Amino acid sequence: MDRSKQAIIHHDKGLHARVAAMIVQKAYELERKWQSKLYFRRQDGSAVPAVSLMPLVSLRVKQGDTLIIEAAGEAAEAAAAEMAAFVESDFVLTDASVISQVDSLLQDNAFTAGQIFNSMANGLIVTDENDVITVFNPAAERILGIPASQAIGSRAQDTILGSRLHIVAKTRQAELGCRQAIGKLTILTNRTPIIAEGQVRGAMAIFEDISVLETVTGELKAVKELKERLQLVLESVQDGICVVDKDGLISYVNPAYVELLTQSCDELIGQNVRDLSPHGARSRVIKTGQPVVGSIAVKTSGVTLVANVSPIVVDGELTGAVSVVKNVSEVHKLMDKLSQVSAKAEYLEQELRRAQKPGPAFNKFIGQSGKVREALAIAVKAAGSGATVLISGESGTGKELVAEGIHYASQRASGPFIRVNCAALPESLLESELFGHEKGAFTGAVRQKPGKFSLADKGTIFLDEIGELNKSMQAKLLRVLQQKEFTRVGGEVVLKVNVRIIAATNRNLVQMVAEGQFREDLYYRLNVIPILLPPLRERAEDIPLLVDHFLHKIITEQGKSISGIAGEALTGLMGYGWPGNVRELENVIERMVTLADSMALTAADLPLYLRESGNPANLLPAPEEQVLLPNTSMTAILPWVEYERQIITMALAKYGSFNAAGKALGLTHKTVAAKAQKFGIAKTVSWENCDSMVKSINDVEPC
Ligand SMILES: Nc1ncnc2c1ncn2[C@@H]1O[C@H](COP(=O)(O)OP(=O)(O)OP(=O)(O)O)[C@@H](O)[C@H]1O
Repeated sequence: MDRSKQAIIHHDKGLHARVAAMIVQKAYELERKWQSKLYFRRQDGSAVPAVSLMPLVSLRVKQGDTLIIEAAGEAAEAAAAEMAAFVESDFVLTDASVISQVDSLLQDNAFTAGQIFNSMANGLIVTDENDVITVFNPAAERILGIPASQAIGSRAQDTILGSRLHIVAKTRQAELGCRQAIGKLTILTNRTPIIAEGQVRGAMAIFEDISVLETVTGELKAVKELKERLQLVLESVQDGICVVDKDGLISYVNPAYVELLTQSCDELIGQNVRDLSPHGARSRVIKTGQPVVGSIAVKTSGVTLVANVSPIVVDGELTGAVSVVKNVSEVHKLMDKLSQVSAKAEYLEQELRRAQKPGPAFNKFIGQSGKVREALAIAVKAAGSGATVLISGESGTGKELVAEGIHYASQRASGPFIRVNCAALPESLLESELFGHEKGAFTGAVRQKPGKFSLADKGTIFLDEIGELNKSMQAKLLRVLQQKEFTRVGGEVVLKVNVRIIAATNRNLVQMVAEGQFREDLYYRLNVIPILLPPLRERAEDIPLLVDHFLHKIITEQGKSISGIAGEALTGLMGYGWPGNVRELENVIERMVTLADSMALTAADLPLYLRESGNPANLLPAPEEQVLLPNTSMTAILPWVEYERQIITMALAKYGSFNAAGKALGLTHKTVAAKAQKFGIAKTVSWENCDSMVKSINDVEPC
């Protein structure tokens, strides 16, 4: 049963602390007595328990105010009536035990307030109307680093740097949310005046250390900035980026991804890749936690995409996957473009190389045809390096001229250029020719002789007709190439040499290697920079240039007054096959100039074999044609050697090389070379030391 009663407060101080404490004390007594619960409330307020002191004080009931007493329980009415009578009484305490109970109740409640202040995490400072500190809780001690014993009783503005409590008390204006730096700490303070009954009783400050919060705020700001920057990067990259969470739900796609997939962002976000593509790279990554690189997917639009998918791991836990996607159709297009550009660059480079002037060292080499320019371009490059060069080409194509050019265009130009014709000497002599010999090493050697390799030190050695070397010489040459060392014939001392080797051949070395006639290892050692000189028949456009060059040279040498060559004669020269190449052409011009009677060379001046070779000049008479042939109609018989001399001269003039001349005469190239040497025929001189040679030449096979 609930009952309520009204009571008017008559006490002049209203329900102040002591009166309230007496009421609480009475409430305990009545609740026990009537087995009921008692409550107080103001007319428009909510009820507070009658046994709670502070809530009762908080009702701020003044003299004349009405207090409503409610009771609940068996004897609620009696309880409410008795409490109403007590509340309206004058609260005079006479009973000593009641007084003591009231005091201890007051003390208990005061103790509770102190505990609250001490337990507060926030700092609390209370000052009185004189700015003297009356409360200084442990949090204030900790934050400000000032012991309460020092603070309490002192003036706040003397003890606490920057205190504004006296100002707040004076202005009666609260200062809320003030940020203040104390040492390394940042403090957030609320200051309020304490006003009771219209009078300022002091001021209080409640503050907290927000340094950690500040740091966290700073970090949060940095993270926000980073996030924005990353967002910008993701939005502007060309690659498509898609992020899925650990359950496979798409949580982010960048604009490039949207464009690649031709689906809108809204359509994509929230879809589950496990449904879209259960065996796809993203599904596999969120299942296994392992990255997938280069996964290819062909979209229905025909676009081929390549994706790299990486797991996203946070604190060791898989939280999703990020997929970076490229459109390879674009890459293919770029690659096509790149290969086109490279092909063009390669072509232009070749053209540039062709257009490059070979330089003065190659001035002696006449020719403008593409093949010649290509060969000279390689020769120029070869000159810039110290690498071994192998020049191939038919006899008379100018191999020696190119070798000389390489030497004089190289850094070794101030060193010697030594020529050795490997076909011109028998094996026994060639070894001594190349490597030298010791005194008494073989019959007739009365003194030590340095070889061509020693002579060529710091320069270049040109080994012509390298294909004629026998196996034992090939092995010795290989040693020089590999170890840059050799020993003289009959000697034991190992000699070191600094020589650049340029070899030349008119033979097919590859075939010789295949047939076991030439060492493969030596071939590769020699063929570091291969240069191929084209035969004259493959570059007929160079013939007028060469004719002009040789005419000028020979006319000057012979002091003849010949003005030039007639068109039909030049046509005749251009229509011929030139098996002896430039050498043969040079010889023909020399012969025409020597024999010419007129001011200009005509078709009639061409040698008979040239006129007979099917070119337009073949109808013209050539009375002088027999002049150089052995004159069989003469009665006087010449010595055998004279016929020999004439035939060798003719054969070499016609064929240009020992090989070709030998073939025509049915002799070996060695025999032709030896005979040419014996008769002092030009071109064949490839060694200077003739002392020991005469005997050897006579020793070679008879013709
Ligand atoms: N392009 C050229 N320009 C001017 N002269 C040339 C040219 N080619 C060759 N000759 C001349 O032709 C002759 C033969 O040239 P070279 O001795 O260099 O030829 P080769 O290929 O070494 O012949 P072989 O294989 O017979 O030794 C030389 O007198 C050389 O000056």
